[in-house]
Amino acid sequence: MSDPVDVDDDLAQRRRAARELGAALRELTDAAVSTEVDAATLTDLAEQVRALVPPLTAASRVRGEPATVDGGQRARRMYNPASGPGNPIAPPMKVEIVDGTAIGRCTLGLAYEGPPSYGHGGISALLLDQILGHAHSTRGKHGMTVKLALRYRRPVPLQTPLRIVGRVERVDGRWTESVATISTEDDPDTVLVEARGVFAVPSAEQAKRLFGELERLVR
Ligand SMILES: CCCCCCCCCCCC(=O)SCCNC(=O)CCNC(=O)[C@H](O)C(C)(C)COP(=O)(O)OP(=O)(O)OC[C@H]1O[C@@H](n2cnc3c(N)ncnc32)[C@H](O)[C@@H]1OP(=O)(O)O
Repeated sequence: MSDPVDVDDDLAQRRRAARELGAALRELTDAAVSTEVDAATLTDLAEQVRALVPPLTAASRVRGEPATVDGGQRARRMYNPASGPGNPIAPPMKVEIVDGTAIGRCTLGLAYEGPPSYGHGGISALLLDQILGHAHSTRGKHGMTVKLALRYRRPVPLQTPLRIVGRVERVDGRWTESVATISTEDDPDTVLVEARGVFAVPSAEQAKRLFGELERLVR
């Protein structure tokens, strides 16, 4: 049996590698949506990229199986689509909790474009949902979004450092109601998008029904 220190080292190494692959794929995605090279080059590259799939799927998981990088003493969500460093579709938003307020930071590249040169509204919703989730979690247990209302006040500029802030306004048993905003780092007082969300911690019975064995990851 391995020594726990070795297990931790293996996990840390695996997380570093997953983070590196996520970053490399993010660079590739950014290049793929910004490129203006000719069609023959695109076709050739598509073939090269497809050749990368088999080595990855040589060992893979399916729905209902936890990612090994998420295990260990301190559970992580390395592949979360908003904040997971290992997930190339995540910007990724870096989140910290300061005095009970969740603060996220990220910069959106051209892959997230909606109106020309601005972020897609669905991506703003993703970031706000995630930050509201972190705000909810400051009260103890993780929750699920039950209601999410958005007001898009101004477009969100791409390639510009963003600040996403969420805090709980009201707690009622396993429910919380929270507010969140997106602004630019340079002008934090000008709200671009604001959100109000209701989150609920599933009851023990609901959690068992929805997540089965994975329930421990959402507790
Ligand atoms: C460090 C890592 C961090 C990690 C942080 C992780 C962050 C993750 C952030 C992403 C979060 C997600 O995307 S979660 C994924 C998206 N969400 C979901 O899939 C959730 C789907 N919904 C559900 O499965 C269910 O609603 C449950 C299990 C959550 C709750 O079910 P329930 O207990 O039966 O409640 P339900 O019938 O749905 O709702 C009853 C009604 O009463 C309202 N309601 C009842 N009590 C209250 C109350 N005290 N305050 C407000 N509202 C209330 C409800 O809004 C709703 O309104 P009304 O219906 O009468 O109007």
